[in-house]
Amino acid sequence: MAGDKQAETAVPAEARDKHAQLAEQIEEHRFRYYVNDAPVISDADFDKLLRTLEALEEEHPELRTPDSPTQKVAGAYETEFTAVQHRQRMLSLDNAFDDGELAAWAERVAKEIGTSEYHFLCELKVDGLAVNLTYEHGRLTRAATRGDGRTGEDITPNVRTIAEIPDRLTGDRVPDLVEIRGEVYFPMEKFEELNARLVEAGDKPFANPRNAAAGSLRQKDPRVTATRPLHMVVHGIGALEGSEGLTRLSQAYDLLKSWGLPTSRHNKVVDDLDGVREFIAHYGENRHSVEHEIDGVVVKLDEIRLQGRLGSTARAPRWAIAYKYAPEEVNTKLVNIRVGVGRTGRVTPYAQVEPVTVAGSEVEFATLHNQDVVKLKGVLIGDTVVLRKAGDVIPEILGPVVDLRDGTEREFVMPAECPECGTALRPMKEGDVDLRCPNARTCPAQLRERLFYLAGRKALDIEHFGYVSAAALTKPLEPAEPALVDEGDLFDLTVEQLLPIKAYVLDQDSGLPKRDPKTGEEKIVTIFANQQGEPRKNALAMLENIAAAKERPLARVLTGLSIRHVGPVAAEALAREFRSIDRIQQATEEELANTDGVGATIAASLKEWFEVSWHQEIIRKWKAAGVRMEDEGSGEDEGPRPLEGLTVVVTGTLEHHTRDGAKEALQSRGAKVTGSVSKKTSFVIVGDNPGSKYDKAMQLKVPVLNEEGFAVLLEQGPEAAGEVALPTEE
Ligand SMILES: NC(=O)c1ccc[n+]([C@@H]2O[C@H](COP(=O)([O-])OP(=O)(O)OC[C@H]3O[C@@H](n4cnc5c(N)ncnc54)[C@H](O)[C@@H]3O)[C@@H](O)[C@H]2O)c1
Ligand SMILES: [Zn+2]
Repeated sequence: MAGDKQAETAVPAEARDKHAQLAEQIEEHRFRYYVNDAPVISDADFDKLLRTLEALEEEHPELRTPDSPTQKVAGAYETEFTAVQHRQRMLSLDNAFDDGELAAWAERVAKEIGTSEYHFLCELKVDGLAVNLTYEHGRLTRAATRGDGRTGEDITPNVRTIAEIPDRLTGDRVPDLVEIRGEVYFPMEKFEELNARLVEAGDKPFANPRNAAAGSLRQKDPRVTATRPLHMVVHGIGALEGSEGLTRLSQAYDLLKSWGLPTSRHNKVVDDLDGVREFIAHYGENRHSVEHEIDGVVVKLDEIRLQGRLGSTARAPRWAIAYKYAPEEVNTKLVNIRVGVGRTGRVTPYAQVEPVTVAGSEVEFATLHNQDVVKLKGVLIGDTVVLRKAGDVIPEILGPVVDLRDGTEREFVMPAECPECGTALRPMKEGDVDLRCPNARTCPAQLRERLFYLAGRKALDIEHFGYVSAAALTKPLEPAEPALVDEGDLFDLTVEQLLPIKAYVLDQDSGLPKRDPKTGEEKIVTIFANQQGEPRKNALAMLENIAAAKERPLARVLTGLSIRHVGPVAAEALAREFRSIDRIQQATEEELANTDGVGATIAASLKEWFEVSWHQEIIRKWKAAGVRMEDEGSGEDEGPRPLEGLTVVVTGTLEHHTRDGAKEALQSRGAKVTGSVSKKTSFVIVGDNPGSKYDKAMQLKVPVLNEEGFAVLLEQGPEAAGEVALPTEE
């Protein structure tokens, strides 16, 4: 055989050394992972090491001895737990990292079983740790970790604390003996809380939820395990005695479920590889809609008889494969913790890490929320940390890799002064965790963020006015004085003011200057002028767009003022009711609070805002510059408002209108649109699938209009609509 022939040629010493070195590294990482529950490298990096070893053995098959790390199930270690034998071996799984590897596996399966009568069972690969539960005559008699697949650790008292795991199997066909295999996991959303508790007690935090699951289950004192929110998903059967033959694994799961075991809701039997691909694609997209973390999909041959025909290697079954998704967790170095100042002056720490690629994008910053979070996560500056980027969510730091500390790490200290303007920070209210920079008006960071928001989509929507411009206008390197002291001067900007401005090109994520990729130096440019000192096209376009923004509707202007709690929705409500900034300013707090969609908090915040003199100045300057701060329909020249005085509720899906479109059509004719039906409601417009508002209208005998009735209301007014209202009697 080919292998024998190669065996005669000696393996070069170099390859042998490399193999020994890699094997030792892998064994060390396995020990840290399985015994200490505290790995120091990411799973992806570990998998790479193992793959490298496999590749080396592919090249020199003599190196593939039975004791090679590629040939065994990891986990034969002396620990403080009693060793117990599994009745049937617990195996690992072979991996596929792309579609090609998956297809190669499927091809091998097809070739070896010699029939086309088979199905694939797709399961989620639960990111936790494997356990083996032994039930004798329906009673849980033993629970063990996987160990090396033959011998595991006895964790029976710990497993008994998991509510989901039944002490007794109930129902039909409970066998004399059965080994149930499954995965115990720790929910991501409870993880932060656990680490906070550990750090407060002076204990070591976990690096990620998988380690937390393993560490929680492998406690000497099961009372500690009992305080941890552990869950389990069943994903296999070992030894089985005294039950008639099962033909399909999927059916076996149904049986396990009927006995009270926690099986997965996500399993799916498919006919062919395309079905498998669909399943993989689906959960790749919906990875975070599942109740537990997943790191891939496990594809199994569903026919138990055929599983037997394929058999297993020393390490893994041939009838199953684990398709791994791109890792969402990586290890990197926490270089620094900086603080950023937001639009409202809130000062929040954020992490700067050594840039790493995760989930397809390069990450250099992660949120840390506030100084308490930094403390409770237990991370120190200089730590290796586990960074997670899940889907579109902002990257976060899960926890530190404590075992890699060398003593040079230091604790983060929240600065006492604003990093951008030097003003002493303080909580807004007593007892607030969040600190703020009280220099709202001229703090360059706050002003920059306000301007950026003001020019943004939700507010004045000024094109060519981005983050870099906002920064250049508020914190230039030259000239000494910024072009804008606050946003009051925005509409008076001139091209002469713009030309001399030199500034850093600021990165929006971090608020830090971008660097030249070649020289590594911070980029400084004349933002608005070209090399000849002439205005850049973008600068002129920006000024034009600023001028055009004077005509924006009141709601957008209001949004752009960055009044606390007044976002686009509240601004719409205010504009609808009051129609001019003056009337909003003159309104009493009560009038404001009684406006639909406004309420007491917003009313108080508005009153507070208008009292500040530099805020009043903004309004005065904007008006003087010609910003239209009222909507049509206010004052004398009001258009026709045939639905004035009506209160209307819209519910269900309309065919010819979006919800917003319907609202606008009503409001532009003077009707008030509210969200709940009361006796005062004039009409309820119902589309398809209306829900409880429709029932309420029927109950209160409020006239109900279908889509045709709605058209009548818009075109012919309330009287005509009243005649086509649906009967309210049941
Ligand atoms: N970071 C480190 O230092 C380090 C060290 C050792 C191992 N590891 C990680 O541990 C894992 C290796 O462990 P492994 O050998 O158990 O391989 P594996 O995790 O890739 O696959 C086997 C395991 O998958 C689990 N599993 C989850 N859902 C399943 C399902 N639906 N059906 C069947 N099994 C399911 C079972 O517990 C099974 O034992 C890898 O992710 C590896 O990166 C990391
Ligand atoms: Zn400041």
